[in-house]
Amino acid sequence: MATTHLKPLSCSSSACSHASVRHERQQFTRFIVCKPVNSCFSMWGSRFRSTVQAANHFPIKSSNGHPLNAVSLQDGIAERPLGEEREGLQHLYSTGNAESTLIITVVGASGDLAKKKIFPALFALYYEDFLPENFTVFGYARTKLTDDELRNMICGTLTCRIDKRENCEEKMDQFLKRCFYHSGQYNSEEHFAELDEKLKEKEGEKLSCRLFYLSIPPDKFVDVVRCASLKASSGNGWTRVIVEKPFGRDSESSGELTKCLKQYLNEDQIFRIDHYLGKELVENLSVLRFSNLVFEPLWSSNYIRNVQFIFSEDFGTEGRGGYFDKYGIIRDIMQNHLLQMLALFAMETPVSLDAEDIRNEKVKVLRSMKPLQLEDVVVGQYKGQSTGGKTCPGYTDDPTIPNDSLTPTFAAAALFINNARWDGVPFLMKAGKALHTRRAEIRVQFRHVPGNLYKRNFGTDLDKATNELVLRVQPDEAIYLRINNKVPGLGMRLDRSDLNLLFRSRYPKEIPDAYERILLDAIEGERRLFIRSDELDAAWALFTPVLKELEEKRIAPELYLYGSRGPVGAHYLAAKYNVRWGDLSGDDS
Ligand SMILES: NC(=O)C1=CN([C@@H]2O[C@H](COP(=O)(O)OP(=O)(O)OC[C@H]3O[C@@H](n4cnc5c(N)ncnc54)[C@H](OP(=O)(O)O)[C@@H]3O)[C@@H](O)[C@H]2O)C=CC1
Ligand SMILES: O=C1O[C@H](COP(=O)(O)O)[C@@H](O)[C@H](O)[C@H]1O
Repeated sequence: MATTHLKPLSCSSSACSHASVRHERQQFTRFIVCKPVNSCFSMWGSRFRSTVQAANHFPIKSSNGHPLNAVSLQDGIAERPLGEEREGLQHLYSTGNAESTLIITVVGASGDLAKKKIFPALFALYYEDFLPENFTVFGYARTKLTDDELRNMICGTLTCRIDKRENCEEKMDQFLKRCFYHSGQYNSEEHFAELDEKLKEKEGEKLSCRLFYLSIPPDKFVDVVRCASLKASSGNGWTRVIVEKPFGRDSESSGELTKCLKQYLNEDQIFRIDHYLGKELVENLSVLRFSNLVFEPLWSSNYIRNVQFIFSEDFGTEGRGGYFDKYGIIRDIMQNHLLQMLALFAMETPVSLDAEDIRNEKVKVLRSMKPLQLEDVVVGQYKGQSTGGKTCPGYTDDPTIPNDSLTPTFAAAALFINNARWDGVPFLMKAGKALHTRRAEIRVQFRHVPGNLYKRNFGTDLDKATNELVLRVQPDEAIYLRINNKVPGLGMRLDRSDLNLLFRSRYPKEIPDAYERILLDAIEGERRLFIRSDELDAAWALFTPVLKELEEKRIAPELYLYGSRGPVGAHYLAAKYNVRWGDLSGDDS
């Protein structure tokens, strides 16, 4: 389709508000706030004002760049968990501008992700007063449902995070009243025009801000974007589209998808989601690096021996086999979630916390990497296992998966960054389904202490004396540093102990789900946690050659038992680079 079909997706007032918002954000640090603009964004005006009152506080930006949890070091607020600060400002969110509306349309509302993640996240945001006064949710899918049927369908999962909280039922009723449904085909302009009528009814004369969340199979993305853009975009506010992964299968298909989407949308309207970027510990990575003097000086090949990015799930592809078989674990987890963590871990210091500055640095580091080589990859696939009367099916036992499928459900890889900071440091990745545990973490293994005076206390195994920094993304979020320590007593015995920041003990508040943060950012137009197209190209460039080779050469995955620690090949790969997987070291497995 030609670009002439493009609707005025951002009106001038919204474009102007956008600039103003960014301006305001930058001004925050100086506690100068511009006048709120008359747009969808002005609903946040009161929150901006609150920051002025927080003079003498230095603002800590949330994922959306706002100093929500302004903290004073003078008055000791910093001693309190930051979450309390954020909560303290909640009432300011609900005083939205009555002249603007926000409608979130979940396309694919009948699906697994919508039920499991999107509606619960929206409800949590609503419960916490993060959504503006005039907001509405629409479900859109082919399945025929009434509004009430949609409400019944989602109410079962809404409670997941906050069911034990005060007023949960009452809030849920209020939330459900704002949920509506429209049934339609994904490629029907007519059906999207009908949706548009319903959206307009809700919006009345108010400024309209529309967010479409594409929670559908990827081959439907372009149809939906075409129809929504032509028939259901906002006439006077903004229109944004959240696109779920997978963004293609390789460089070529990803490039093609971006090209097609850009026929109807500007890059600024496309929010490519990687929900790992919304996870608390991943968000914390930059804080750890850039606001603690003790870490940044160590952050290079001078002190770091290797870095490991580990993802494991203790369940298989049950229920999602059809999707998974077309993609496999490298595309499902490594090329996106693990690589995103790697980029944040290894990037140079950005000029600022602005989305573009951060994404520029991420792209640079990705482009400094060498494409993954076949000899640096190990692939595996789980097979069935019966123990103690329990049977766990193998990957190919799923009727939706061909018996001779070679799709990897496990992979380990060694990647390298060819720049001055990281030259020669192996960045190891490991991702697998149906393993012995559910875990996601980053492990940083430091070099040995030169001329270690206590060397003899460790015997020949110097690896045991290696300092290791672990960022456990899930479960049980934690940051801990393995150090060598003297066991108290008259003798000189050393052991390895952890300086442990266990989030659950330090911050007894529930951690929001990644989808909440991501949705809130998309609503606020904050792009920091979304993948820019050049970033996506750089990510695919690293994996596409090896993915092609694996498929063309029909490389057979090493089989491993459901519930095991994965293929032994992963150990050989690590050993090739003098590395031991930290998660299997014995202390931690
Ligand atoms: N589920 C998860 O945990 C995750 C999912 N994702 C991604 O999110 C998106 C949605 O995932 P999920 O909810 O699991 O997907 P589903 O398979 O549940 O599909 C979502 C909806 O899309 C419609 N749909 C499904 N298959 C087809 C088809 N062949 N043709 C047309 N419409 C179809 C169905 O709605 P109807 O028939 O009513 O139109 C379905 O309810 C996908 O892109 C997925 O890759 C990403 C990360 C995790
Ligand atoms: O994107 C995906 O992520 C999930 C794992 O997400 P988590 O937040 O539960 O760790 C994974 O199960 C799925 O295969 C993949 O598509």
